[in-house]
Amino acid sequence: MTAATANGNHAIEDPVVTKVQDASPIQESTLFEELYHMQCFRTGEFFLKSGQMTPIYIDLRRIMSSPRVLRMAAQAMCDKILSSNIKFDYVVGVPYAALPLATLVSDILNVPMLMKRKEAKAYGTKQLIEGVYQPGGTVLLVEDVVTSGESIRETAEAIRKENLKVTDAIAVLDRQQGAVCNLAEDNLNFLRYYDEISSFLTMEGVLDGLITKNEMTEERKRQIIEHLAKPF
Ligand SMILES: O=P(O)(O)OC[C@H]1O[C@H](OP(=O)(O)OP(=O)(O)O)[C@H](O)[C@@H]1O
Repeated sequence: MTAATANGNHAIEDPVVTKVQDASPIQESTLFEELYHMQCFRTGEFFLKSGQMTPIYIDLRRIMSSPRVLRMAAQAMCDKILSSNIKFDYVVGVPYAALPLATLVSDILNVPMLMKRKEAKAYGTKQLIEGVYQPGGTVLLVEDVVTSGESIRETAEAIRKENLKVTDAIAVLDRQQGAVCNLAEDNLNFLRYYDEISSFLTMEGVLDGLITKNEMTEERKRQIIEHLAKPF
């Protein structure tokens, strides 16, 4: 049950269920259910950073309003990071939406966090990268939703200018619109939470999940996939 709030959104009941970090690895279906409950999947007409119209918008910014779901998503990323055996000295969230996730990943893994600003300030230290770091260190980039991978690339570029290395990036959800190839061109290894193409945490998986909720038809899914395959 939901209640209307002043900004037109709905307050979401958020029952405390389990402590996630003590549990076995988080299942993609569990995370899908939580994101669905948080109303992260919106159908309609929305525009992406690239300017492309999308008939489905995935808004993971909403999960910061539930510490439990935010932690679950961060823990899912940490499961993937640990199983991938990648090495890094710092965690950086791609601004802004991924900053809460990156903060929790840093906390769970006990790895220092840095912050990349979208724009340098005109006062204070005027730094684009905030935090304490040693040149030569390696950064893991944390993203919420990846579309083209451009935001990850921009963040990696700014970090590399500070003589830090960036070889890996991870996202909760891949919209499957070319990021894997685009990032490989920039020597970035892109990890999704799950690699299987049928995973819930890909665009195709989300659409399949919405079909099981009777909020999508197979025909509409086909149309959306076709639309999203068009060049930006
Ligand atoms: O892979 P891309 O094509 O770059 O698209 C993905 C990016 O778009 C969204 O951020 P947005 O630009 O909306 O900014 P925000 O995080 O500040 O909300 C999202 O949080 C990613 O960072």
